[in-house]
Amino acid sequence: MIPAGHPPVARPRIGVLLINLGTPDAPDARSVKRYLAEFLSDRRVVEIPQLAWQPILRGIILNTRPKKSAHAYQQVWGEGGSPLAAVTRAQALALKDAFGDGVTVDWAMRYGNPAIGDRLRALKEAGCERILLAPLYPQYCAATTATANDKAFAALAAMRWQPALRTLPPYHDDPAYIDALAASVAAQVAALDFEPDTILASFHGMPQRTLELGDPYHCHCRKTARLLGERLGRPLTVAFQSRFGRAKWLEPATDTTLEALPAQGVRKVAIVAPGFSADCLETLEELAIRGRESFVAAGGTHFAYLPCLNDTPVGIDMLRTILGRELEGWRAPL
Ligand SMILES: C=CC1=C(C)c2cc3[nH]c(cc4nc(cc5[nH]c(cc1n2)c(C)c5CCC(=O)O)C(CCC(=O)O)=C4C)c(C)c3C=C
Ligand SMILES: [Fe+2]
Ligand SMILES: [Fe+2]
Repeated sequence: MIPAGHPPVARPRIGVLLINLGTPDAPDARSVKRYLAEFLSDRRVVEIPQLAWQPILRGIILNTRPKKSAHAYQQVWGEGGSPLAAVTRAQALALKDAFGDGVTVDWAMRYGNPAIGDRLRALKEAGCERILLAPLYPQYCAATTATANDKAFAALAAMRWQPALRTLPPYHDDPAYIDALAASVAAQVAALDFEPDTILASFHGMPQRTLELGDPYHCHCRKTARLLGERLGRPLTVAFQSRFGRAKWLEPATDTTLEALPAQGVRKVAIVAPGFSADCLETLEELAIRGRESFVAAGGTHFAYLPCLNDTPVGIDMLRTILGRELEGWRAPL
């Protein structure tokens, strides 16, 4: 007999796939070489013709950089492996609890493991008919956000029966993100045994040409820094790190800024990296280790690196709000 009123409707299972950049499987030159070969062959990342680029990549870069980068990775590698992977895994676990039944949360890396295609297929096999792709980059950049989505779309291109997809938009000016950053920075600065003369917000850099070609990344970073400064009640010093290759990158550069600050009377600095949702090589080695060394060598007296939101309660609460919003309509009663 058919019951009166609306029959119960089975809710489709929802999948959430957290995506970050990628990292080597181990901190040795061989693993780093494999990872860099995949990463630096991505046309979204290095935007020069492959015919000109591949000989430079294969002939020079992949023969010199892996050893140097492996040494850097060794300094930050932990019990859970690469910090980027360990933190992303922890974020997925925490969000699983936050979303509760009906939502499966998994994680993947754009380069290396776990691969986006593998995890998407696993979500589908687990019964997820609707999947939110969440590249965890607050500021949109084709070299990060777009290439993560491209990789997922390529995996779907090989499926006869595709799940429905949504993608997480950039959240560089989302009040939930700015509030979470401000709460984290304020608490960490209050816990320092010195009062910083400035707070330096360091974002990952990219070629200046990419900005000129219309990528919104630079504007997104500037807006995040302005809103965060307003929320903290003090303007931030902004700089861009991790320059790669000989082309002009976004300026000012974090390393030269750190070297110049003491001569300008700024001897106590706290650094935050608002563009990174997880601590990684670029924050833990480049900022917290090498940044400190160059600042102190230039005459700085006090230096603090303030960790990212990672899987802290305030960070997870922010992700639950921002990702949860994208699930609306999928999770609402039918
Ligand atoms: C070659 C050009 C690069 C562009 C453009 C770029 C953009 C970009 N990257 C991130 C976030 C991360 N990058 C990380 C590492 C890393 N990035 C580049 C190069 C470019 N990045 C290289 C060569 C490396 C590898 C490390 C090294 O050999 O120095 C990481 C950390 C990875 C880890 O394992 O911890 C992150 C995260 C953003 C947000 C971005 C946008 C402009
Ligand atoms: Fe990078
Ligand atoms: Fe770097």
